[in-house]
Amino acid sequence: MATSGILRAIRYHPISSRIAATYRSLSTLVLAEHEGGSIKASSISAVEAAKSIGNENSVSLLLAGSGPSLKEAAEHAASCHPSISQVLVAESDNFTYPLAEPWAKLIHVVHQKGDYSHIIAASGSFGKNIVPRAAALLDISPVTDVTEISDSNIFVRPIYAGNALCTVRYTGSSPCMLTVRSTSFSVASTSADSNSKPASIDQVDLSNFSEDDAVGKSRYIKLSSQETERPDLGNARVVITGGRALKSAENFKMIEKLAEKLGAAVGATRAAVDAGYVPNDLQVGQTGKIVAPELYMAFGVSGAIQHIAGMRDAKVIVAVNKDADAPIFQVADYGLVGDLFEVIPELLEKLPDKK
Ligand SMILES: Cc1cc2nc3c(=O)[nH]c(=O)nc-3n(C[C@H](O)[C@H](O)[C@H](O)COP(=O)(O)OP(=O)(O)OC[C@H]3O[C@@H](n4cnc5c(N)ncnc54)[C@H](O)[C@@H]3O)c2cc1C
Repeated sequence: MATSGILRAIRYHPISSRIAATYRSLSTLVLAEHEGGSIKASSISAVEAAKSIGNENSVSLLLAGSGPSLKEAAEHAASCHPSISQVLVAESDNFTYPLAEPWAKLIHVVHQKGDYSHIIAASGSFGKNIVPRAAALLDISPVTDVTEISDSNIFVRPIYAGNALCTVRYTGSSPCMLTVRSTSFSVASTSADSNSKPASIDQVDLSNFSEDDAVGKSRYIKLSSQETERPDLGNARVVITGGRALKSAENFKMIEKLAEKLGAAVGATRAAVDAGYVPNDLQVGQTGKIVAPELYMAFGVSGAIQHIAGMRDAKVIVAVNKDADAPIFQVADYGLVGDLFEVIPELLEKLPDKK
């Protein structure tokens, strides 16, 4: 039963006596997030996941927002992935910020018209915020954190902090709602075929959408984000992570300098975040970001199960820890038993500056 050291379990979801959903035809609505006039890479991965549901699947992308950047994002959406046949645009001040209440209602309205077999979002903070509320409105149970799609209603998802993979069959009624891990559905850079015709762009009819629908218990206050030229943690090719052993925010700057040299994103353990060395959007792990870079370098990270859950899919893992028995060495491809306060300065000295 073991697969690459990971237990694979079979479980039926949600209740085996219910009749398995049978789809007349496959049609998927992908909930897309956009920023600065572009569709986010994680949402394009959700389209890639939609593609693997079936060959005859027709894929629509739902965008919401207001202002000129929405129009730009719609144009980007129409040509960002050849599997998209239609872009649905909901333009209203109610969607200026991606709050769960108006979005959930929007999904309900759009599904009533489109009668989709599947609704998919990437498993980031956007999808995790909106999908449960939309699923409740549609009276269905979503399947979350999907890493593999075997069939239109059979999915693989990690459980026990990634220590077991569970194959679930969705037996609820339509639509089948999923959040998918974008690192498991990476899009080849050539995927947006320049010869393919752009998808049609249609406005969503919001005449049934009342002001009351937009008002919920949450209010948008502000967005706090760091201006950085470093790559996005979720999609970076190289990630340099520091743990509690860095001891202070000042010392953590060594990790940032190393990341700069390597053109890498910076990650952190929860212990480093809780100690205030870095903001929590850098946390990697079960309750942080899931990453799958080509190279993951961990400095002073013990390798707790909750941290491993967020980086175990990295192609090459390098660990530096002064404790030879640290669990991180069990998943590392290359390990160095040493003091990070000696190793990092040496690396900074010997590595060439990024061109
Ligand atoms: C529900 C739950 C969810 C969680 N989610 C997450 C999550 O998403 N992400 C996450 O990271 N954690 C998460 N945690 C916390 C997790 O259990 C660990 O506590 C955390 O990952 C430990 O962080 P750390 O490795 O930085 O610190 P420590 O466990 O304190 O390890 C520090 C390591 O640094 C080494 N070290 C010390 N000094 C040096 C030095 N000078 N040079 C080299 N090595 C040195 C030590 O040998 C040690 O191995 C979660 C915990 C719970 C209960």
